[in-house]
Amino acid sequence: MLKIGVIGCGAIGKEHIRRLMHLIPNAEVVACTDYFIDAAKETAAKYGIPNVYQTGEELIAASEVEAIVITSSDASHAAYVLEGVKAGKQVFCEKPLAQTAADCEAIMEEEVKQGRKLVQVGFMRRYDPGYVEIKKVIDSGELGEPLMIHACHRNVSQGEGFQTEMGITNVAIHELDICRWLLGDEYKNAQVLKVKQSARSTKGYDNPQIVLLETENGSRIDVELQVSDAYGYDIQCQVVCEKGTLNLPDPSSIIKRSNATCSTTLMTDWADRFIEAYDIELADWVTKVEQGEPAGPSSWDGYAACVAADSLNRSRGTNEFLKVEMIEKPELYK
Ligand SMILES: NC(=O)C1=CN([C@@H]2O[C@H](COP(=O)(O)OP(=O)(O)OC[C@H]3O[C@@H](n4cnc5c(N)ncnc54)[C@H](O)[C@@H]3O)[C@@H](O)[C@H]2O)C=CC1
Ligand SMILES: O=C1[C@@H](O)[C@H](O)[C@@H](O)[C@H](O)[C@H]1O
Repeated sequence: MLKIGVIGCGAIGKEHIRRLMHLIPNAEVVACTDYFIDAAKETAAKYGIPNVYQTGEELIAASEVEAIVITSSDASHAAYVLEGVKAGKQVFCEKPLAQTAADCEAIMEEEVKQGRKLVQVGFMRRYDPGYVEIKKVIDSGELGEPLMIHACHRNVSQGEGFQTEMGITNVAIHELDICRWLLGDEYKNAQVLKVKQSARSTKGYDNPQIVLLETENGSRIDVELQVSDAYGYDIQCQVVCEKGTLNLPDPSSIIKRSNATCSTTLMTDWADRFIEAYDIELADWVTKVEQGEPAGPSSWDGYAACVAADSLNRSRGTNEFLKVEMIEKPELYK
């Protein structure tokens, strides 16, 4: 039984606690904390979590906590991950791993010093059956070389304080990870474009944006990013190969025929759209950690996405493709 402490009892923190407590037989949440301590206390009461800590640092140091799940806000991830790794504990960190390449590098340095993988990043799409199937076909070579990916990431809304740059670091970060995973390739150049703006987007951030990427092997990627005011939560991905194309399936929905109309329902948020992926992801993390070390997206993957995100944000308004420059991959991640 893996004894877990959770930092951050907000939307996804509670979702992950529910699955760790009720769906994953070899996991138990033994401690939680939140910046708003009442959120932690309420969550602990609801799920029967025995220990509530005032701070993340106290939770990381607690002797009953064997592994840590970080589901606090983006800006707080890097420091908690580093602290967890220094304590020699396994860490599952929701995306993004960090906000800067330097912070990711510090995490990798510490992991390398410890001599084993201690971090998994919450890029759950790698566990989504649709993306998994696409990767299988690409890797089989049946359709020849992948040439392009056309993707869309459309959200209904964002919370207070959302900014243009977060469209990349918080939202498109999923595409930055999944595209390099699907292609088995690294990024060479990146550019973000501000295109015709939606008249419904009046909250001070760019919407939509278009992300353009080129990989080392010459594949091209375009991602349409609508972070707000779309009609639903709609994630699309089409991989164009030499001998055919592969499309991510929409989640299944009943087909309703009524009033001379035929319709299906779209989902409105990530929690429902990727529910199966999150379930598989956390179950896999717990099992692999119990066996020795995690097998999912590593600190290196968190770093690669972070570097690409940084190039994209720096390219805004320059009209230029910027280089995506990474350090040499440490042996631990090869
Ligand atoms: N993989 C995925 O699809 C998703 C990932 N996420 C990621 O999960 C994280 C949490 O997102 P949500 O749950 O949607 O946000 P949220 O705002 O609902 O919850 C965040 C919680 O963390 C707490 N918190 C903030 N700073 C803290 C700190 N320094 N120490 C302890 N607690 C702190 C807040 O009080 C809040 O309760 C974000 O990093 C987000 O990017 C969120 C949704 C989906
Ligand atoms: O990670 C997530 C959220 O944090 C983010 O805000 C959403 O745009 C993403 O679709 C979701 O998967």
